[in-house]
Amino acid sequence: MLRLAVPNKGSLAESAIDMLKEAGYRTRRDPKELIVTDPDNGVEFFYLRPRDIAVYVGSGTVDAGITGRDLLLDAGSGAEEVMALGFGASTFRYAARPGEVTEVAGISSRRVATSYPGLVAKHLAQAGVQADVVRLDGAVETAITLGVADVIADVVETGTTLRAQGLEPFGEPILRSEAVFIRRPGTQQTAAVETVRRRLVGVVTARHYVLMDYDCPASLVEKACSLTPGLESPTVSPLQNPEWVAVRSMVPRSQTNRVMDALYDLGARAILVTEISACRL
Ligand SMILES: Nc1ncnc2c1ncn2[C@@H]1O[C@H](COP(=O)(O)OP(=O)(O)OP(=O)(O)O)[C@@H](O)[C@H]1O
Ligand SMILES: O=P(O)(O)OC[C@H]1O[C@H](OP(=O)(O)OP(=O)(O)O)[C@H](O)[C@@H]1O
Ligand SMILES: [Mg+2]
Repeated sequence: MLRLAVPNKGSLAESAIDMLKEAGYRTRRDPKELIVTDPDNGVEFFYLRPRDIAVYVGSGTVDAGITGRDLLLDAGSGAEEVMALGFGASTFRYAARPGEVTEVAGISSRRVATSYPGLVAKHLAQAGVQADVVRLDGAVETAITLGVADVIADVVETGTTLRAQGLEPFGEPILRSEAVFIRRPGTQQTAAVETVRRRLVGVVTARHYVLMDYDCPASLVEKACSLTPGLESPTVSPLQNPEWVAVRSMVPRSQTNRVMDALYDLGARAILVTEISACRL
């Protein structure tokens, strides 16, 4: 049976569980449930902390899992990213009191507090900066107020926590992170992991695209299709009236209204948009 790790708590847990449910897997009914067996799909789910998931997948204790890209890189466990999942987006950044440190080179000989010491040490080494990395479990922003660090490196989503502590980010983000599906290279379960990946691609695609149908004068079909090129190629079907055709195509959800306006202006009519509830590409 495939062993798959799922975040049990924190920012990624709810969305990860929703995504697995949408992909047709059994999920926990109670937050206290730590192991869920799904015999129909041949998967055993282990609900673990996302930080530990990167380590467990790297060591082969579990075959694959969902965690954050930042946690994966921090663990440096040898697990590899298979695909991004489109939720849990954040940046990972340095911050300090305004004007105190304004560029990465300025961190030299200072103290940097973080819960991601592996990631920060690697970044500082690449930048050729020598600094003391102070490892903390959380509430990293307070380390400067408490006088145990001059700089912090932490997850920034809205920036509210930094602002509340009177801190400002500086330098380019160290990393843009989001939830990722990871696996151990060389796992015995390659085919089973691939099935999970395809299902997750199906969910991400169904969320990202809508299905658009419209009727259009046959003479305009080339122009219309260039507005709705779809993933491979739009389906063009004849209508009873030989001067018109029906077109069906996948359109990025974010562009739905812009594309409908452009199609209407071109002369297309009966433009219908439908949700995709599942797909396999
Ligand atoms: N606002 C956020 N705060 C923290 N982590 C976030 C946020 N948004 C996304 N993430 C991602 O969630 C992962 C961290 O999850 P984790 O469960 O370890 O910590 P957490 O969400 O801070 O929860 P807790 O503080 O309860 O431990 C990282 O990959 C991080 O990039
Ligand atoms: O940019 P923001 O939207 O403010 O989000 C980022 C903050 O949220 C997380 O902290 P969390 O609340 O998880 O506390 P922790 O530091 O104790 O983990 C993270 O460590 C940052 O502090
Ligand atoms: Mg946290």
